[in-house]
Amino acid sequence: MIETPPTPYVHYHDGGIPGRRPILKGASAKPTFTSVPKIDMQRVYSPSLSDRQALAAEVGAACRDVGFFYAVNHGVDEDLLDGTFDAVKRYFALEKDVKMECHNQKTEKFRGYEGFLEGKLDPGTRGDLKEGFLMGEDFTDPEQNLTPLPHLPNTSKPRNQWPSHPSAAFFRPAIYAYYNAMLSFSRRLLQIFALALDLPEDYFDAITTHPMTNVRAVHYPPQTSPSDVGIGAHTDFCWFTLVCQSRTSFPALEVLNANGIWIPVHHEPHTFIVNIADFLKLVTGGRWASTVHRVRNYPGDSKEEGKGEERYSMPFFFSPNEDAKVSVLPHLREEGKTYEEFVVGEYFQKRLEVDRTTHLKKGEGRRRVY
Ligand SMILES: O=C(O)CCC(=O)C(=O)O
Ligand SMILES: [Fe+2]
Repeated sequence: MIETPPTPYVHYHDGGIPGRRPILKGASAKPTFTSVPKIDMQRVYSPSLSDRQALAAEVGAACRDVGFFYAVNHGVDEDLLDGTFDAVKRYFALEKDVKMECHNQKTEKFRGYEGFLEGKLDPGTRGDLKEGFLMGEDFTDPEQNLTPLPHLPNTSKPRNQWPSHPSAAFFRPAIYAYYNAMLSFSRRLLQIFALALDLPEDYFDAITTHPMTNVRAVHYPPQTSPSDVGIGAHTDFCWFTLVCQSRTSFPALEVLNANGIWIPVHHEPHTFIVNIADFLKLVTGGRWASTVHRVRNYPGDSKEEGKGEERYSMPFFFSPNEDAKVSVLPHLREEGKTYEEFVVGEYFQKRLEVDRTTHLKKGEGRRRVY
């Protein structure tokens, strides 16, 4: 009898829930992407609606077929991006005590500093080999120019934590310059997303007056073991994410295609990597892809040990107002089906809890915000 070899699978975790996908090769391979498309975003600023529509058609195809694309010519100042990376590198090089003053365990929304191996997206690993700093929407930080909203919980209290030590004084203004630039670009991108979904450009404006947003600055030291992971395979659970990554000579960020093959996302200077996340997949009735991705800062077997490079990245996560109610867009619904409505903030909390429970059950690792 001829024994059939076991199907090889690639494993990942989606919001703490384990998933696996067969690795398909040869005749069994499906049509899927083998690279991440590059889209010239300059038309986002064009006064001509037809230019913006043409851009939206490209963006829509990438969101459907890949869930990831490079945004080139996005208009965010390159010196600002370089300056933020410099500040992020300086921040992670600070004394441990200065970073621990803002440990994320001290806040409800896990804002602040996260230490090495404290995050654990893939329970099959010893933890994420990274340290990070998370900030986000905060109605009390004057840099955000927001007025506390009495009908929302805790908008008159700080949500962020900032280091108070003088050696870290450079960090907050640098992060805020980046945050505000990314927020402005995200609002434009959201209008392109609306066009790509055959909606009026301003369709999402009313639910994004005080959006849920985060910047996470991340430092991935070089891995010495291939079984480690910088961030375990996952999907993001906001609407969409923009990532700026520092240069490494080998691709550290990888995206999983439908055949279970990891597709590298090479460093492209000053570009953003845009990815659709779970909530936008949900709102589009699954038409857009929230694609599994991971980071492995491992130089590969071909390199001598110790030759790895430090990697830094600065994901910006975007979602609508925490009190917005959303569901599958009306024109994308199937007849006869009923659709649940979600409060954006509650959806987040639910996802957070799934993650937290999964990790705590294992008795190791901590929760993840996205
Ligand atoms: O560091 C990166 O390139 C991506 C990080 C990421 O996937 C995340 O924080 O959700
Ligand atoms: Fe991610």
